[in-house]
Amino acid sequence: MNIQEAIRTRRSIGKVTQEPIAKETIEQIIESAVWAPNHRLTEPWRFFVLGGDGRGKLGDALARIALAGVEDANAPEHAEKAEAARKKAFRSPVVIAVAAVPSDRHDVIEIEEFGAVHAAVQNMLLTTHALGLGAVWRTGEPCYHSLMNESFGLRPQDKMLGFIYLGVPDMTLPQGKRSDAASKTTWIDA
Ligand SMILES: Cc1cc2nc3c(=O)[nH]c(=O)nc-3n(C[C@H](O)[C@H](O)[C@H](O)COP(=O)(O)O)c2cc1C
Repeated sequence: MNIQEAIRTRRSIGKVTQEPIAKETIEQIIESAVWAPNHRLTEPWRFFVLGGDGRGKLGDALARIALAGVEDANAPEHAEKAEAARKKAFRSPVVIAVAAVPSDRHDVIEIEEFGAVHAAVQNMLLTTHALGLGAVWRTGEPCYHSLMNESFGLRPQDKMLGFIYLGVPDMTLPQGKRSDAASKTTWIDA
């Protein structure tokens, strides 16, 4: 698959089977991430590969966050809410959590650190697709919650930037939908 085809045909695949994914395949996907452009070469990406029971680490974090701020976390109705949140982490056989740990070097601009990691995620999605697998980049409010940082040993200034749920697709490829690039483009020639 050439690069143009990969870019055009990649879609978010939210439903995958529980068929295990080979370690080498996951390593190949992460290897593609670290070749993203990165100003000052700070390498601000960190990857947490969650498989099997390891997905419980994310599940527990989602459950804790679902109950954050709740008065009586042990009430039965909250137990259901927590379990529903926990189960989300098990929607694919492997989840790669991708975090940005911005450099505190004085010559580094913080937003560029997040930009580099976002670019790394796109590399991962394209590689996953080119390998014939499916993935979706999931975030939501819990992703950016301080308890998520705490669960993964991240500093307050770090950010979890997404969870890549990947596996063998268990759905037909959705139709891609985008406006014409020309409608978003201004040509300035003089
Ligand atoms: C930063 C970011 C966060 C996203 N978070 C979610 C998410 O939480 N849940 C989800 O189903 N999709 C999420 N997506 C995927 C988008 O919904 C998806 O890319 C969009 O619907 C376009 O579909 P496509 O990827 O198939 O082209 C996210 C995408 C980005 C870039």
